[in-house]
Amino acid sequence: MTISKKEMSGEVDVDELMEAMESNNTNVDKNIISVRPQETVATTSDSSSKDAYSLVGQDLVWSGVGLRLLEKKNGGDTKLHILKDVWGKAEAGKTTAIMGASGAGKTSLFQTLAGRIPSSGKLRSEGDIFLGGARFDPTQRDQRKLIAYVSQEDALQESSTPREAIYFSARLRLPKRVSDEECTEIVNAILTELGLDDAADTLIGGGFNKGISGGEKRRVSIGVELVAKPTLIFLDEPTSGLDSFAAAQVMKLLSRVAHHGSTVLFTIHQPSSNIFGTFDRLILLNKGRVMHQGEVANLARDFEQYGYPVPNQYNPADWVIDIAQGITLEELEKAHFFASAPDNLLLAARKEDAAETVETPQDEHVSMWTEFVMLQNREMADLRRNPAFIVISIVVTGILSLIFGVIFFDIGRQDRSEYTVIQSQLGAVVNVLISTMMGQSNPAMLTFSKDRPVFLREFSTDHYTVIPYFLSKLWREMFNTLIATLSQALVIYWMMGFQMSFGQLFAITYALSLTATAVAVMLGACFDDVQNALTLFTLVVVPQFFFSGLFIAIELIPSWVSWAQYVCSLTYAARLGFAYEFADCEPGDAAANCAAVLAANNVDKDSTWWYWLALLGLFVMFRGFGALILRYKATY
Ligand SMILES: Nc1ncnc2c1ncn2[C@@H]1O[C@H](COP(=O)(O)OP(=O)(O)OP(=O)(O)O)[C@@H](O)[C@H]1O
Repeated sequence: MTISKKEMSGEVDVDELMEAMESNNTNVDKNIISVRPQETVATTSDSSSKDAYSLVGQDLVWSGVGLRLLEKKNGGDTKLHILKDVWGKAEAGKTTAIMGASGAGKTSLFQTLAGRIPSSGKLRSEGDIFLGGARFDPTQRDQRKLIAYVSQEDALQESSTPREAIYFSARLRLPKRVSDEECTEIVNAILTELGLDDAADTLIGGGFNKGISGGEKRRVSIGVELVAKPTLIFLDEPTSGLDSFAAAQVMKLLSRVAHHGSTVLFTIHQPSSNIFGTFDRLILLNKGRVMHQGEVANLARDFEQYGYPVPNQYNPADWVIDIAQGITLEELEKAHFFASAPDNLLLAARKEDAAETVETPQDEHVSMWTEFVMLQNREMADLRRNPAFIVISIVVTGILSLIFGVIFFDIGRQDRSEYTVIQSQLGAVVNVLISTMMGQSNPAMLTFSKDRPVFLREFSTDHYTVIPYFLSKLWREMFNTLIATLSQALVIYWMMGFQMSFGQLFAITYALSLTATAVAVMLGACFDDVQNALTLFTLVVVPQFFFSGLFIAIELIPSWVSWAQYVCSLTYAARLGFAYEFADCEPGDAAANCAAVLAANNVDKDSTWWYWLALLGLFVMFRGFGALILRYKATY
């Protein structure tokens, strides 16, 4: 495709541009979006599921929508109205933009309509929403399935290609009865519709891995939602972070999608005039209220009637925001902005023959096993495509282990009758355990923080359930941890001359690293920002060092804090290490020193199975909490 100077300079005429794109891309079938799940499904489905799918492309109408923030100030309750009596509609077959100055309430309205603000805690939402003539409650998980939600950040699996990402979404979200071949056909059609044929098999990439462009990523994000044939498509700032060319492509795509029958609603901040010209409808918010609403084609006429005609050569999008920001509320009201909702808005929206509340498709979802297999395949592909992670882990662990090996060289084989030797041997065991704990959990937390937004998006849009996700992640973490702990054990075991068996050393460090990783993932699940998780991790892990027996004998720790040893994985790993390492000592002073170490750390040589059980219990508990937290987070 050739790009004119005009386009290069950013003065892109969208229609011209898209015509150029389409004439250059002869493969584009303008009707291809009609080859979508609904139709494919309909060929093999019964009439009841056809009805369910006939929800596609329905008008969304809302009235009296409010959002209040309840705060306690000066001893009393105060209410801040973030949104007040907001009304509007997003029509099927049209794109509707929500605009407003910063703080006008765009995101609040958008998220309220998308059911992403729970009416609990400090925020209270209210209002009536109708979809296709029936009452719609987007906070209900099953009703929210009808909404495709494309967030500002592209939460995509970096090691997948656009084709794989869209297929993943198709296979897991389309009904079970849609065959794999049909899924592939749908994916191919969507890739063409998105103009992604050329980039279909390039890695999405991110971070240090260069992949497809930002505009292509945004189109993939839209594609993974389109594939589920949603009734409503919600996009939060779909053009943010894109250059004018990519932004124009995305907007034109949304217009095409809407004109094929879908209901497209999005927030947007300061669009250029040519992008603004692609919108069908505009909802202009000001201080949480609807200042103006109507067809974009009539905007010049409407603003002239208000007494604020759009000046020539002025970007109408800038003009409406300038008016909203620059004129006082009183004057705007006098000019007849802020009209109330038409009396018959909801009455007109309510259809006689529609069900009382929106009915959602009851199609059978693919099995948990399919979910697991799909997730597993994605993990395997990630492993194949990111060998650097494993290589770096082996090299770093190997070097660190060599340093320990050199410092504690042969320590385990030395005479234990010496107090300094037994103290150093204890230090060697604890040092290896602490390094195992820290070494494995930090990378796991960082990896998880990258995966977390992908999970939240996919789980909240019904790709899979928590259990298959956690099992596939567990498998991957077990593999990464296995490689790292094995390399560590191979280097240090003979260098440091441990007296326990190689298998025992490996098993203890492996179990400890899995438990520490479970804690890291649990904390990672709690926070959006990995920095917070890392800070809390330090707070959770460092105090455990005091229960390792190295810094202070456990029996000397004050009893009112010593209970904490029972929830520390390091305690049990250290006890196992001491039990195996100091079990058989030469009679005499050596045996006495060994017995003293065991006694000071409450180690019972005959109860090692208890310690294993405790480690397993902690692992299961932290994993379980992690899954529950993630599930909760993904609910909104
Ligand atoms: N959870 C909350 N707690 C306190 N104030 C909130 C909350 N959510 C929104 N607000 C306030 O409500 C107002 C509207 O916020 P909102 O994020 O919806 O605006 P916006 O139009 O999307 O702004 P921007 O374009 O800057 O993102 C702002 O003044 C914001 O500070």
